[in-house]
Order: sequence, then C-alpha cells, then structure tokens
Amino acid sequence: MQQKQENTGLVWFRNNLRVNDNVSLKKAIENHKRVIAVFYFNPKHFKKEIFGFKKTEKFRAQFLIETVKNLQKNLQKLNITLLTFYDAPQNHLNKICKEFNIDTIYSQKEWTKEEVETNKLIQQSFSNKIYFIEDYDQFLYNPETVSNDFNNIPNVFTSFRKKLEKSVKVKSETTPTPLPKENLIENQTSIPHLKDLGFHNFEIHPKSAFKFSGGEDAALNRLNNYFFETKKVNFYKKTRNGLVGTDYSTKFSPWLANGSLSAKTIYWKIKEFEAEFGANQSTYWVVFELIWRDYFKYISLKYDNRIFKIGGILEKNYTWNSDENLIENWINGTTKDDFVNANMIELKETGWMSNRGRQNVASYLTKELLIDWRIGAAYFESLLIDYDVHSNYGNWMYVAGVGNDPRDRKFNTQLEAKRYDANYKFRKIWLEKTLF
Ligand SMILES: Cc1cc2nc3c(=O)[nH]c(=O)nc-3n(C[C@H](O)[C@H](O)[C@H](O)COP(=O)(O)OP(=O)(O)OC[C@H]3O[C@@H](n4cnc5c(N)ncnc54)[C@H](O)[C@@H]3O)c2cc1C
Repeated sequence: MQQKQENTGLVWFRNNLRVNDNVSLKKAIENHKRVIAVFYFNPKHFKKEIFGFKKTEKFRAQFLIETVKNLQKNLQKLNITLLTFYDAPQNHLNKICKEFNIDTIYSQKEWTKEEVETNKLIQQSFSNKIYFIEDYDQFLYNPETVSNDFNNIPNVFTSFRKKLEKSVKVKSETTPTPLPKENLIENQTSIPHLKDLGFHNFEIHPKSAFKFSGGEDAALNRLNNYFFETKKVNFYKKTRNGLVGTDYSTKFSPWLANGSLSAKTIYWKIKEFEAEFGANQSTYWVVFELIWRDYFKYISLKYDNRIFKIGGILEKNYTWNSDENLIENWINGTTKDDFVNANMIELKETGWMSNRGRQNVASYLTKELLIDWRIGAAYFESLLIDYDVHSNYGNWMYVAGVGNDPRDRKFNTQLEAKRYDANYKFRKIWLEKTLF
C-alpha cells in the first residue's frame, strides 16, 4: 500500500454528489491521511440567464438541497466533514486550501463552457502550487477506455453503440473506506434553505410523476424498488413511452444528473437482476438508454461549445423566430395543441416531463412554431428537475434538426396524442381547468 500524504486532501463535489462509486473521493481517501469535502451553492446558478429564465428554478434547487444534506450525512459516516458555502468556488477555494494546508483538490472532470471558465478562475486565484486531480466519473463507458481522440466519435448513435457494446467493458464500481474519527473537523457552515436561494417553500404537486427526494439514499431506494421490489424493470420497454404515474420509466434521471447515482451502479444492478431473474429486452433497454446518455456526453466532448450555438453541431443556417407571444403560449400551455399544452403545464407545475412529452413539445416549438431551439433548451434547463447539460442540449439539437437525428423528423403531435393518450387520461390531469 502506498504511503499516505501528510497534507490534507480536498474533495470538491460538483455533479458527483454521492459517496459510492466516486473516484475523486476514493482517490483522496487512498492518498491522504486527512480528507475534507466541500460543496458550493453557486449564486450564479440561481440568477436569470440571457433568455430571461433563472438557470435553476425551485424544483431542482429543492432537489439539490436534499441531495447535499444526504451527502453530508453519508460523508459523516466515513468520518469526512462536508463544508457547504453559498459562494462561487473561485472566490473561496483558495481560502479553504490555506486554512487546512491543502495542496491537492480532487473533483469530477467537467468540460462545458461555464465549468471550464470556473476552473480557469480558480487556477488564477491560487498564488501557490496546487494539484488538481480531475476524473471523468459521469459515464457508463469511461472516456479513457473509449477514445484518445473525440473527433472520431461517430455522428450516428447506432454506430457508436454497436462499437461500444462489442469492444468496451463497463468498469466495476468503487467503494470508499472510512477514515478514522479524528478526521472529522468542526463544521460551522450550513446548507442554505430554499428562501436563501431566492424561492418560497412549496409542496410537491399531488399528481407529479416524480415524487421522490434528492440524495443518494433515495436514489438507491428507487433503484431497489424498480428492480427488485416491484420488478417493473421487466416491462420497461413496453411502458417507457408512458405519460402517467411514477413507474412507466425508471425516473433515475434527476439523481443521475447531479451525480447522486452513478450510471455504473445502475448497470451492475441490472446485471445482478439478470443473474437472478433472467435477462429480457426490457432489462437490456435500460442499458440502451444509458448509452444514449453517454452518447450525448461524447458528442459534447467532440463538438465542445458548438452544442450551445444556434446552428448546432451541423452548423445549419435556419431562420428562427423569437415571437414572445408564441413562446409565452408554449410555456404556459396555451397553444392550439392540447397534447403540447398538457405536457407544458406538467413541466411548469412539477419540474418533470416524460421523454415522449419532451420530444413532442420540443418538436412543436422548433418545427411548428419555428422558434429558436435554444430558448426551449434554456427553459428546460431552468425548470427540469433532471437538467443535464449534455442530455438537454444534445436532445434539443436532435429534435430541432441541428444535431444527431439523421432523419430530421417532425412529430405529428395529434397523432402522438392519439397513440399515447388515446383515453385522454394524461391530458385530463393537466388540462382540467380548461376542459371542464
Ligand atoms: C428535448 C429533450 C430534452 C431533454 N433534456 C434532458 C435533461 O436535461 N436531462 C436528462 O437526463 N434527460 C433529458 N432528456 C432525455 C430524456 O427525456 C430523459 O432522460 C428521461 O425522460 C428521464 O426519465 P427516466 O429517468 O425515467 O428515463 P428512462 O426512460 O427510465 O431511461 C433511463 C435513463 O436513460 C437515460 N436516457 C433516457 N432517454 C434518454 C435520452 N433521450 N437522452 C439521454 N439520456 C436518456 C437517462 O439517464 C434515464 O434516466 C431530454 C429529452 C428531450 C427530448
């Protein structure tokens, strides 16, 4: 076993808010006698952005607070203190490093624009030498085993998936070892309340399809429930296009998005389930969807900031409009299309929308109303409880015809409504006020 360093190691938690299968945490524990953890509620994440929406609305803010509380509790069990601040990391990390004699910071590797800018500012804020150990830890298939050159990532999903499935193995999970009790330090920081972040307290909508709490414990409960307690996973492929209730799909995305659940943990749970109860198309299809999630991360690695540009990765020069009335009607669920309206009201009331709903409302905005797709993406970014930069911008580009859809389809929302909501069950939930 290697000699542990005398200097304290710092784990800076970003979108990897879990203790299990967390490479940064594992490395810090292995390399240092003492470890401290820190999380920043960055004020910038709760401010309005260029299209006028707050970057994070109340649904994700509440979920994040719950997640960080749970992370603090789970770290405490490992005798690691989690300090939390309402501040930008670039204003503060250097103070912590001085105070606790830290020369190494461990974090998840992020590559999108804002995160890279933050990294630069952090590096500039240090006058002394600091080591940054960053690891990709948000993937099912780790980039180090997939490609040396992201330019070679195929632009068609099927080619990507087939190659991965044939040649790459999913790594095993890591588990952290507790440190001695003496590692704990006095913690005078506190986790902000919703009102500190600029929101009022609220109750989860009684008809929400996502009624779960934030945090790793809740994520693992859901995993266990969906697989072993109810065995709903056996029917996933048949139910995944559903619109009503908690169980038509896994609902793993909010935990995956902030990293309180790892894609590898889901994968290995599926393997465990298959070993006990047998594999079928549905158990495979959850992995298939997780590969989509990876795919959009690889596309963002390949194209970098182009995923945020109006022309998308295809650099298409379409004429988009930004008519405020049309946008307001879309947001408020007052368009001419009742299926779009029901989905948009669901999003506004709950922070959740099904995948089928997302595809339809995005297609309607971009291909029927011809509105600049980035406005839709920014609104989703604000409202979605499961917002993930790569999945959101990747899917929006795909639907808007500036991304990876080789067929550039337009959804016929009324046909979709007939197919997926023939008995109006879904529309009745969200359009009650206008139907009766
Ligand atoms: C316009 C648009 C915007 C989207 N924005 C986001 C977003 O911000 N965050 C997000 O996590 N997903 C996004 N998605 C993808 C998808 O809608 C959600 O991942 C899915 O609805 C989450 O529900 P679930 O966890 O029950 O998914 P399940 O159907 O149970 O799938 C299991 C997991 O596979 C992954 N997955 C499934 N479908 C997709 C997909 N199309 N793209 C990428 N990963 C997928 C997710 O991680 C999901 O949790 C978006 C889709 C569209 C069309």
